[in-house]
Amino acid sequence: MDGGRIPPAARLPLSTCPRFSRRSSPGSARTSPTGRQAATSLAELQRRAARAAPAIDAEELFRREDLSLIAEVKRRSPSKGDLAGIPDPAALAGAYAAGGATAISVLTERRRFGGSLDDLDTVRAAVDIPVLRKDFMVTDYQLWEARAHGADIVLLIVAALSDVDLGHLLRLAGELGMTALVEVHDEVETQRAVDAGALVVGVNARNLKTLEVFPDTFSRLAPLIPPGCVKVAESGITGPSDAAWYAGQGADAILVGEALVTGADPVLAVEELLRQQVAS
Ligand SMILES: O=C(O)c1ccccc1NCC(=O)[C@H](O)[C@H](O)COP(=O)(O)O
Repeated sequence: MDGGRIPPAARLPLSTCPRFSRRSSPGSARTSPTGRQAATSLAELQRRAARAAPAIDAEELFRREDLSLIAEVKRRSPSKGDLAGIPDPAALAGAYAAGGATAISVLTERRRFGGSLDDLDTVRAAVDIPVLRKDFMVTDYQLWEARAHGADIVLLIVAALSDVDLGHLLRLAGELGMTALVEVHDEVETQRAVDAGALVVGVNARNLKTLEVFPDTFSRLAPLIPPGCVKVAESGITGPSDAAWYAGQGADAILVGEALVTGADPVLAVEELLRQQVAS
């Protein structure tokens, strides 16, 4: 395994968007991947990963339910700005789990999303369901880091990776026992995900360049995803009727952030998202 390899810089279209320029911000050096790599060697991460509890098989859980919910811990977003303070991510994750969420997504990117690896640690310790490290994952180091911090699922954004790097990171995620949520936005990316062997494909309705949400993206791309793959609908899901609509379009899971963190009662909100699709 080529543990220290660092693929070329991300090809994410976001890097061309002014909101996603790669300027450093106060404090970012301390928490950037390169800053962290200087503080904690890959070898040390690998030792920590070996000591971590084995990853939970999230893919299998997604296949078990009619509709699974991945509930997100999300403080801030490039499209909406500040969403919620979330002073106690453990309590929020516990509420999601109590409501019936299948997995928790934790944004660990600090500058644009207000997240951190501390949030991942806190959530990991609070729940016994799978935890997704949601970040712009482009290096082996980040995958080892995710596993060392107890993640069961990692996000691989096709738009950010070459075919070679996508295949490589997908294999590495599997070797580490983690499920890769391979995220696509259009037909070409969907084909690339399928060709790479993705088993869990996330269709993100949010255009990465304009940040607009186009809900029909899922119905357009889902037929291109082989029946054996788990299909996840991501972004812009505002309530039970959206959940029911995506379930009807063939989604095996939905990923919801904003609607949950801005609502009054996360347990009830999760229950309602899941109850609605059972009733439909
Ligand atoms: O949320 C954003 O503004 C955003 C912008 C650019 C890239 C990614 C972005 N979000 C990450 C996500 O995929 C969402 O947090 C996730 O799908 C949940 O979306 P939502 O329910 O709309 O909060």
